[in-house]
Amino acid sequence: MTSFTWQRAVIKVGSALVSPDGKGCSAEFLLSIAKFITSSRQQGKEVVLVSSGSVAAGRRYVKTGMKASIAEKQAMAAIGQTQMMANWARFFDFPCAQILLTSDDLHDRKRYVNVKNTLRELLANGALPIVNENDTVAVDEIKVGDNDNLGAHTALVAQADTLIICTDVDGLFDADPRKNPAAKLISHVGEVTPSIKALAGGAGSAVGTGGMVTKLQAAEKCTHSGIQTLLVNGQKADVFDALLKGQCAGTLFQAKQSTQSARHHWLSHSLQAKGHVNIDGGAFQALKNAGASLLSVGIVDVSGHFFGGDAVNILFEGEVVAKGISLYSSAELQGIQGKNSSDIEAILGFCHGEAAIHRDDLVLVNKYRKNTHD
Ligand SMILES: Nc1ncnc2c1ncn2[C@@H]1O[C@H](COP(=O)(O)OP(=O)(O)O)[C@@H](O)[C@H]1O
Ligand SMILES: N[C@@H](CCC(=O)OP(=O)(O)O)C(=O)O
Repeated sequence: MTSFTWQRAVIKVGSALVSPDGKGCSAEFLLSIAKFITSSRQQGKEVVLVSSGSVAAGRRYVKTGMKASIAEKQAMAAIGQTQMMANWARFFDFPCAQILLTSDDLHDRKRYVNVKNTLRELLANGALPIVNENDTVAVDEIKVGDNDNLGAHTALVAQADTLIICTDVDGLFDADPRKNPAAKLISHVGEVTPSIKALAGGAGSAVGTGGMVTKLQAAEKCTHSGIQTLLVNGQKADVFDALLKGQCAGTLFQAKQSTQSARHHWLSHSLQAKGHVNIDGGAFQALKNAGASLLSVGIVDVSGHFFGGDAVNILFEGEVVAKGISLYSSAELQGIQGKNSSDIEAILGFCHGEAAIHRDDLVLVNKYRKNTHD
């Protein structure tokens, strides 16, 4: 087992634990998780829960054909969400607080900061925040899509030091253990590399979403931001006895040291790019070596339809090298690409600023970031 220490954790609990038969809520596996949460809080630690299971918990109350429609699933989620919350609440003598999010809440800086402040307030007041995707209103365009990634976003916004993903297998194996009984558990992952990602298969049960693929995405997001990630079997009570003693019986994904500011975390991980800006070699060097702002003169091509204030990916020779918030819309950037900043006013009739993307609103991808180990 691998040792670890923590102070503030996000615990993500999958549908297979909340509703193992996919027909309603069950307490079978939640009792040990709830005990772990209560004991950890008694040790002075802070916990935010991300719980799946609303669709599975509401399934039996909604009549469907062979395959449920989106509206039927949303109805299941609406019914199941209250059942899932009640299922948790009965284990605790402190208040449970429901937080339902869509990706819009994470992409919009104001809403993101609101979520952050609310979480802080809830923790300060001794409540247990229980987060889920707002499945009842979320359509594909505004969905995070799975609760492993939602868990990672929650860990980032809650400024947690640890994400604990509780699932129905012992951790990450070198192959899907349901398909390959000889698969071996990997107890420690130093970095989520492409060869680690290649081990991931899909969901293991009818109620799960994303399988190991989304768990590794979550681990990658978190570890790059300095948040260690644990993947454990939530069906086994002794796993939680070990966790209380600081021992991980599953897989521990080691955190990288991160020097990113909270704003840069948000820019890198939560904000969705609405377009692409291709830059030339000179601009790339200036961004990479001098941490400079992106000037219009270095832009060679603009694609996508975006407004000023939207995030865009910045590409050099076809590779995404950075992400930033554009001061200008796609149409405006097309007008000023390759031109000097001093010409902006004459071309557009106004000038929002000399830079197309200011250095404060720009973050290089990990590979090019200086003074970080990530
Ligand atoms: N390399 C792997 N190691 C472990 N489990 C894997 C692997 N590849 C795929 N899986 C599957 O991932 C499943 C867990 O994901 P999922 O079904 O989405 O659960 P949850 O509801 O907890 O999110 C496991 O039951 C397992 O079958
Ligand atoms: N938001 C959905 C769960 C989505 C999800 O990712 O499920 P899971 O793979 O079981 O964690 C629900 O509450 O039913």
